[in-house]
Amino acid sequence: MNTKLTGRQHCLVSSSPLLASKWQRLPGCWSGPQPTAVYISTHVSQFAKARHESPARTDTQLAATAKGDAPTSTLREFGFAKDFAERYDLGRAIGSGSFGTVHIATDRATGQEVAVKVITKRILGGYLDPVFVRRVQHEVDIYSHVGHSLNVAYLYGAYENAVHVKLVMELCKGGELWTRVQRGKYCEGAAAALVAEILRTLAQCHAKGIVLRDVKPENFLFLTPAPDAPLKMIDFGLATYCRPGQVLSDRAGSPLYVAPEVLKQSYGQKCDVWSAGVIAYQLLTGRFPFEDEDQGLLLSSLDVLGNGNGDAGDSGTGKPKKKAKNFTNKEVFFAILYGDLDFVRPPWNEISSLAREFVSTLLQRDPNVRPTAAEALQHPWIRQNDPASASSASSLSSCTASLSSMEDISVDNLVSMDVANGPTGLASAIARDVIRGAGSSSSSSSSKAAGGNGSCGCNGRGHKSSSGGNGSSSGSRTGSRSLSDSLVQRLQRYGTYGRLKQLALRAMVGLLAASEPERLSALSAAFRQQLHPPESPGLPGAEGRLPYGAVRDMLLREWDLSPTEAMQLLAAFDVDARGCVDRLEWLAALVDWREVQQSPRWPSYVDRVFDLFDVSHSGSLTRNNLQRLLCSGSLDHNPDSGDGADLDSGSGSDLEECPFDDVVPAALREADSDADGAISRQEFGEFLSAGAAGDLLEFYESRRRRRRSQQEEGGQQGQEEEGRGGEE
Ligand SMILES: Nc1ncnc2c1ncn2[C@@H]1O[C@H](COP(=O)(O)OP(=O)(O)OP(=O)(O)O)[C@@H](O)[C@H]1O
Repeated sequence: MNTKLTGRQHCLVSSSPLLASKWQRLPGCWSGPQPTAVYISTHVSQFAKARHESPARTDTQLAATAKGDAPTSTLREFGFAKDFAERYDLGRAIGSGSFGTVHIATDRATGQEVAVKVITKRILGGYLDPVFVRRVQHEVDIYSHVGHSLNVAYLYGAYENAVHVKLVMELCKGGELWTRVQRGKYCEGAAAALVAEILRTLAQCHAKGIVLRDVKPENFLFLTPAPDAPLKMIDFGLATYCRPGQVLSDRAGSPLYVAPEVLKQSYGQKCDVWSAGVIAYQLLTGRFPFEDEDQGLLLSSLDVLGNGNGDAGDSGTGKPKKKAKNFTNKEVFFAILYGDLDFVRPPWNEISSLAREFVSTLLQRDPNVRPTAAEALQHPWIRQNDPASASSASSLSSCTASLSSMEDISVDNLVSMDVANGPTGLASAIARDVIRGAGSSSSSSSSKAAGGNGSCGCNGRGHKSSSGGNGSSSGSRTGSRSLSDSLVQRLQRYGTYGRLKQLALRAMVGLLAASEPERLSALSAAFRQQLHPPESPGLPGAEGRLPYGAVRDMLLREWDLSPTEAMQLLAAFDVDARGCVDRLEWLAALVDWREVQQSPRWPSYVDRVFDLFDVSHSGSLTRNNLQRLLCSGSLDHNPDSGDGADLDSGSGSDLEECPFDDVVPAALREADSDADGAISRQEFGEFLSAGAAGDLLEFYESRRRRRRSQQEEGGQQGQEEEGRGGEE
């Protein structure tokens, strides 16, 4: 089938060997609002894999799937909340894809606007189509997993009624990256900053064993219309679990961005890096990188967007419009597999050799020599142009070794700052740069790439500084990795751990408090000082907790976050919805667990937390076990905790009202690696240790508000000198 590529790219998915020679255009996948299942997977060769990917199905169904039988479903509903209509007013449609239509909606209680993806349920024989079930579960699962990152649109909740599933998300008002790509090429600095944001999103997901498989400009939205607005990933419909080294074979993706190895049905995480390379090429040139051998033509934006999109064609070239040519899937796939990549024709003559080298590195057809997302972030072109990279110039490779010692100093300094400054507490202590050059190899890397970024008719986006700046970054002067700089990064990373791991680390904080109090003393002291702010001295139940509003205000004051983003960061900490931030959980987010893991006490901590969780002493954590654990508040009675007074139970013990129903299957799926329905002690240890080495803080945006601009606004030049003194 020759499907013409005439517009924005919708996804294609196929795993059937019968379709090995070509991709099947799936009904509804290319255009139109009709939701349809676009995920065809018969490639479930092992029972464990089936279990991993379809937790809602029974073992018999999974076994049948593993044998190659057609999957069946006995699900009539997902178990999502039903009260969407009571909570939200659904407004106009703002977008549509192959899977659903996206509307604006308003939260009736708060007036907050959100985006709602409305997906029509697909029913087969009275039950939900299992393929549809899998796609929705994947999307919700992965959204909730990585949605605490500021690089991802936050998922507030999933709802359903008899006809629809509704996913309520953070509303991104700045339009698609796709739209800006169409307007023309970006100047190098802006392109590099955007590519860095995309790569960071990829690196975060890859560190968690998630491959996205649909990295394309349409799936990145700007939060606001501002030129330097944050970029957020949406749409995890094709994402799946894939650990480093694992090989997938389902053909999934969007034709112009799909990696060659996906077409060959043998791929892993690096397929996303290829797609990021295509985007980088587009941002720099305004066209696609592939040459169509038969036609000898470049696949340009003009060619693939030509129909009905006359503006796209000339992007930045100033040349008269050409007659559009539509390419077929077959032509595109051939070009991706075998065509020349053009790095010669204009505007490549105006682009720096560093940029060219970067893009060609990402577009290496052999995934074995292509860099990982984390490695690509280290490329000089990115590091020279991306303020966040510059601010973390104590390179990724060295940070594992250096973070621990720096963090120790952070903690010490937090104590001394608090002692010296009286009851200003955590907010003020963190808000200052308390690390004065600790471990700093201050980077003064240039913020301009060779080839320059001032002369190319930039597409309006300056450097988007993830540390809050809007040009040359304060980070470029700051080689240290202070707690103050990395607080928001730590909160994001902790948010993406998943509920079981968060609870385990929270329990472990109790153990640390008892046996190694020095690890926590400084953070605890700062926390205590924050506990009794003058404005809310008698806050009910505030013992061991921070008033939610105070923490939110601190974040908004000192970091470059929208109110929604601040809420998103704090969502993990208001465990019982009482309007307070849980202290143990807050500490669990700030502790450097890699350092603790390296200590000889780590195995015993893991064991003790496992024993604490294994309330029935069965030697494994079962679904019931986890349900009880997550919902009973038993964690809050940890006898080992040296901070007993702070371990107030808080949460109710009514299992029927457990707020974590939906996370139990997700927790099992993540930690139960042999898919036997329970988490053994060994699996628990592996689960807690996994990913820690690879999930680096640098993958997350620091959003540190730039001191210079702040103080310029406030006219406090003197303080600036004082504050900067130790950094340089
Ligand atoms: N959070 C959001 N805020 C604003 N607009 C959004 C949001 N999410 C989606 N949209 C808009 O709705 C469109 C469709 O959304 P999305 O890509 O998630 O749908 P889909 O059916 O899963 O698409 P696909 O065909 O790629 O699978 C997007 O292209 C975007 O324009």
